[in-house]
This record gives sequence, structure tokens and C-alpha cells, in this order.
Amino acid sequence: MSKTAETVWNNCLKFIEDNISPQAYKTWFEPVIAVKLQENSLSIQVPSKFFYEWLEEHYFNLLKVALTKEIGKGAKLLYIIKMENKAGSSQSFTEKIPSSHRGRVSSQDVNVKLSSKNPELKNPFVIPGIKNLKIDSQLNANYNFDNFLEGESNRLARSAGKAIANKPGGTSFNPLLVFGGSGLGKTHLAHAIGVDIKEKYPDKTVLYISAEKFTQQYIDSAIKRKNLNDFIHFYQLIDVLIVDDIQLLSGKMKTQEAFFHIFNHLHQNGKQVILTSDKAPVDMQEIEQRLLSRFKWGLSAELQVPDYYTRRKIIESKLYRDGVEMPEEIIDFVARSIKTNIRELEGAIISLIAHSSFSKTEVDLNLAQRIVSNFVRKTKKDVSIDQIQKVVSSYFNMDIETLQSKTRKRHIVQARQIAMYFAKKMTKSSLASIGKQIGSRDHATVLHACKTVDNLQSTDKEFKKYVEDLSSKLKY
Ligand SMILES: Nc1ncnc2c1ncn2[C@@H]1O[C@H](COP(=O)(O)OP(=O)(O)OP(=O)(O)O)[C@@H](O)[C@H]1O
Repeated sequence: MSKTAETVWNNCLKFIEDNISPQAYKTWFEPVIAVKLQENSLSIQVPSKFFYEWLEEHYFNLLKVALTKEIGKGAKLLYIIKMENKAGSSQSFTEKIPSSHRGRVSSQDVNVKLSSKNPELKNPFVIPGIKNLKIDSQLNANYNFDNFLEGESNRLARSAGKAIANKPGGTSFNPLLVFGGSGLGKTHLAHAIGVDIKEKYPDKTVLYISAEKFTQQYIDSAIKRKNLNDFIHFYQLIDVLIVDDIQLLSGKMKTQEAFFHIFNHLHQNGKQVILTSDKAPVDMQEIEQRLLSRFKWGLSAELQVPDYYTRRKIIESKLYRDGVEMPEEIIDFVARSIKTNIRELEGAIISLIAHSSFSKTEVDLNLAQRIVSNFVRKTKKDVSIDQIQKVVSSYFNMDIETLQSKTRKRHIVQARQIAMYFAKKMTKSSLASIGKQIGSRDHATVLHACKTVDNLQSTDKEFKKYVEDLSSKLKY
């Protein structure tokens, strides 16, 4: 059967549907119509320019992979934008735009000295057998400093990132460890530093990788194909290595060992290492001490929850970039309502833009309240460590002083450990800070408490019941 625009697009859709959330699929792919297939070029019709930009910005790679699977290597995508004619005529007009390949970061050639010991170096990013080491930086040019807005919450990390971009490997911020809660910009900042370095120093080899992918590559290279040296050697060629979510190496001792060798080599040779993590080094568990102490060599900079003004700036910049205007009261409402996660803040704005763009109506406060409630409801209730101590001590019929006391009496120790456990689960406080607030203990004691509570729940029914009761009292 010969291919038509429809069959090609339907196959692409099946692939896309498997790779994104149902909501995203419904919003961004269901309204698209396949129009024409000419040789290797597929034309699709989208409802607005905003829609086209959104697809290009967020789904460029996915579309490319899907289309290449269907049409082959030189596959091209052409967008046809159907627009309402605002000048009064009822006729709509169309605009054709090819898929833009916007601001991609070019791949990098690396000269590799081959020795008899190492006649062929394998690039873990490519299929074995390919000798030319073209290293794709894996950077996303859409994450740059221009659109990473500055505020009190990120000033230190952002400035350190800028300083590194001016002089990679030449500042005392080596490694730079950026840490903070989910959706606060760690990945964005890490890419921005890499993108800026590539602009300033095109000859430097920059590589961004998630710790998860690094681990997969380690397993593939080292275990399946038994070429651990090649794997380590490959990473030692990099001038700027960015590893995202480094906490995911926890418990993976062999991968940590490989990373340790890579890290040492790069650091000793004045190469730059940038790491991100959702925890401060002191709170990272099951990471070898020698590696942890290296993470602390340079600068650990926290990304904190943004204040109201930064949240506003982020919303306004997003609206400006998308060419959308929104009433002042709506911006204020969203900025006041979504406080702890910039991804959710952006999500709410995108939903608002999408609603107004589809229904062609102005966004009002009612709609904003409805949309924001979807985001806010999902965030857990903020509970303080003081409240946790109150609830736990009253449950066990003791006062807070007793809970915090130095006594070794079993039931008091257990109550204290449970309080520490909930403080860790329900607040964003570090182990050290929890220990300080619950009876001046150190972070190791809190860590031990969390593990003990986890273990006891599976071995001691009565203890499990305490934790369940308290969970419902604390609404965890
Ligand atoms: N300062 C900022 N200015 C503009 N946009 C920001 C800023 N910080 C974060 N964002 C945006 O918020 C979203 C979430 O950021 P990012 O993915 O970098 O978070 P993260 O900390 O890596 O989260 P996670 O730990 O869940 O992976 C992104 O779309 C990013 O562009």
C-alpha cells in the first residue's frame, strides 16, 4: 500500500502517543491535521502560530524521530498555519513554515590519540563500529541564560554559572554542584552554562548527560561489551562535563567508581565539571565518601523557591516570548498561588494560553482559579517540623521536651525517630536541619532514624500502625 500523508501521520501519532503524557498528546497532537505528502516532506496543519512554536520548542526531537522512522533519513516537516483573518473578512489564510531546527548546538569533533592498547575508542552515544568521534553535546539551546531569569533564589548559582561560562575550568567553582527541589531550574541552568560555553569557546568539547543515561551507558559498555576503559577514556576527553541528577548514582557503587576516575582525571587536568542534584551533598545517601567529598571541593549552590517578584518576572517573560497578553490581575493571581515549583507555574500559564487560544476568549479570573486549583491541589500541605513534633508527641502522650530529650527509653526514642521520619518525608528541610530542630541531633542520627522507621514498619505490626495513624493525622 502506498504511503499517504494520513497513514504516515497516523503512524507518527502512534509513536508520539507512546512517548508523552495523554494530556500533552490530547492538547498538542489531536488538533493537528495531515495535509500533504510529497516525496520525503510531510505537511501538517496546526491551528495557530503559537501552536507551531510550541511543537517546535517542545516536540522537535520527538517529531524528528517519528518522521524519520516513517519516511527515512531526509524526512522534512512543513507546518501550515491556519489563521483567522482579523481584518474582518471571514476567510482564513495560511502561512507555511518549515520545521526550524532552531538554534541547535553543533556536534564536536575530538582528536583521539589511538594506541596499540586502545586501537579504537568507542563513543557510548553511537552504535559500535563508528570510528569518527563526533560528540553531540546533548545541549538544549532553548535553555539559555537569556531566558533563565535572575532572582534572590538563584543569584548565587546563576552568577557562578556565568563565571564558569567565561572561564571554564579556570575558576574555583570546580565542580559546581547546583542543588534544589523539583522544578526549580537545575536542568535549565546546567544547559545554559553549557550553551554559553559553546558560544564563547566553540572548540571546547561540552557534554551534557543525565546520571541515569550515564549509568545505562556504563552498564552497556562495561558489563555487556567489556570495554570499561573505553567508556572511562571517552569521558576523560571532555572539556566540560555536565551531569544532571547526580543523586541517582546513589547505591550504584560500580558506576560511582567509574565516575570517580573520570572526575579525578578531568579535575586534575583543569577541565570543568558541573553537577546537579535534588539534595545537598550532606543529604545524599549511599554515595561513596571519597566522591561526596569531591562534590564539595568547588561550590555547592542552592536553587531556592523563587519569591513573588521572580515568579512574576518568569510569567511575564513567558507571556512576552509567546506574544500573549494577559490581564494584570491574572498574572498576580497565578504568581501568588503557585509558589514552590517553576515548572508548575509555567504549566498553569501554558494551560491558560491554550484555553484562551482554543476558545478565542480572554482569560478571566474564574478560569484562572479553575486552572490554578489543578496545580495547587496537587501540592502537599506545608507542615512544619514543630507541627510534626506536636502531633507525634501528643499521639504518644508525652510533651515535646520529652520527645527531644536525651533519654534512651525505647518508646521515647521511637517517637523521636518517627518525628524525624515524617519531617524528612513532609518538609524540604535537610537532615542536618531536622536533627537540629528535633533535640539537637546530627544528620547521621536523622538518617539512621529514617532507615529504622522504614525497617520497623515491615517487621513490627504495632509500629506500622503507629506510623499509619500518624500519617492520617498529618495528612501525609
Ligand atoms: N529562573 C528561571 N527563569 C525562567 N524559567 C525557569 C527558571 N527556573 C526554572 N525555569 C523553568 O522551569 C521549568 C523547570 O526547570 P528545570 O527542568 O530546570 O527544573 P529542575 O530543577 O531540573 O527539576 P527536576 O528536579 O524536577 O528535574 C523549566 O521549563 C525551566 O525553563
